[in-house]
Amino acid sequence: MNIRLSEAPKTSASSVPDPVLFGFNGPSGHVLGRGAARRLPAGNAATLGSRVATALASVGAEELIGGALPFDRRAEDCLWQCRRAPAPEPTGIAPRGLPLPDWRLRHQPSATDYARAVTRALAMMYEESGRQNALEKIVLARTLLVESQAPIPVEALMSRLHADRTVTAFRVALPAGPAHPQDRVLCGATPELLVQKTGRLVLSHPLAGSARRLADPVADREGAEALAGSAKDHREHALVVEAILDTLSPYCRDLSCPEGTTVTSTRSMWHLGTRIEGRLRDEDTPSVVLASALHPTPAVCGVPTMRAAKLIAELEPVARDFYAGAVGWCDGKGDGAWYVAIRCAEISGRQARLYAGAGIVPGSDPMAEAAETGAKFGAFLAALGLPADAGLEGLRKDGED
Ligand SMILES: C=C(O[C@@H]1C=C(C(=O)O)C=C[C@H]1O)C(=O)O
Repeated sequence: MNIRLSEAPKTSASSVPDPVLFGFNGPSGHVLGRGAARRLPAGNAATLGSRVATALASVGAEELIGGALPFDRRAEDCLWQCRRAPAPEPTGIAPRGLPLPDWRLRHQPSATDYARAVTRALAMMYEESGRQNALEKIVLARTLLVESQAPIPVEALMSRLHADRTVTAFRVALPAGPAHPQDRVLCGATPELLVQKTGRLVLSHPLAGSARRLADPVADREGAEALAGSAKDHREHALVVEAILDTLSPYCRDLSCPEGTTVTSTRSMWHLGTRIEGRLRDEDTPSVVLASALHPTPAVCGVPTMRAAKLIAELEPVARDFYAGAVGWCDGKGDGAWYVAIRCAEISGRQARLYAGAGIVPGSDPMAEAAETGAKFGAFLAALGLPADAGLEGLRKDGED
């Protein structure tokens, strides 16, 4: 079946299911957008508020708006208005197509070139230190291109990504366009909640500061303890929390971090995280508008934001596209959840481009940051049925498994 998403999908024949426009499956439940789809007029962050307001006026009780905001605020987003479908009943039959039968991997850039870019960013930070508008943090990413002989089965991938119940498995259909001749799916398992709005309540749970989980329980626990005590990681994290508090405070009548900063985990990574809770002044502010106001946080971009974004475009050889943007959904009242689009890949036919980034602050070690990005590929690689440590090529220390 080859449905071109660039056109609004027609009402399908009874035996052919409507294509999924977006899906989210994680700790806060299962949300599926499928059927009777219209794409919101494409535009960038500057026009998002007015496009969403127009669309929300026509969103019915059984409908949602959902999709993806790109990393670059000047680039076009991809938002769908469509039916909210019930979560499919488990069939007991495992979706097929994984592990991938034949595959090869290409690092773009290589870990060594990535580490060189980190070194350049660090040199800039040290040189500018103390000056106005000095670069304090930058998040640099690299990619891993997986090419298979067979099409990558998104349904099966989603169920394998959802095996880790700490993360939100997500998929968003991206239509073909001039730069992308084929339809694509952005698919991943994010641990990071950008913003959730329910009535007047807002919640954000930024993560920054990471360590790879290890098979040996003692070493694993030591890794978490080292992260909890790492001044560099706490500095890196605090910049994100400050930015989120600054952005949300004008929208909120109260805002706090009741639990402070704690160590959280997925199956493959430890992170520093801070739960931020608040109450909105105006409960009609749609969650997608809050997500757009927050994006990009220093968890994926840097401080100062504009400088970091410009430098990312110069130092990263592959465009981020929707990686490190935001993915999510909202209902007719604007309630919904938006996540940071990380631990993900853009999938097109037989190819998946995985992305992973790491926050760089003074004190960062370039090869350690390359290894951190390698570890962050792990969950997605494992879901594809590939070796989870394939992203660590050339980076393992002697004695590590
Ligand atoms: C940028 C990514 O992750 C972000 C960066 C982190 C870090 O630098 O420690 C941690 C969590 C995420 O906010 C990614 O996974 O690609």
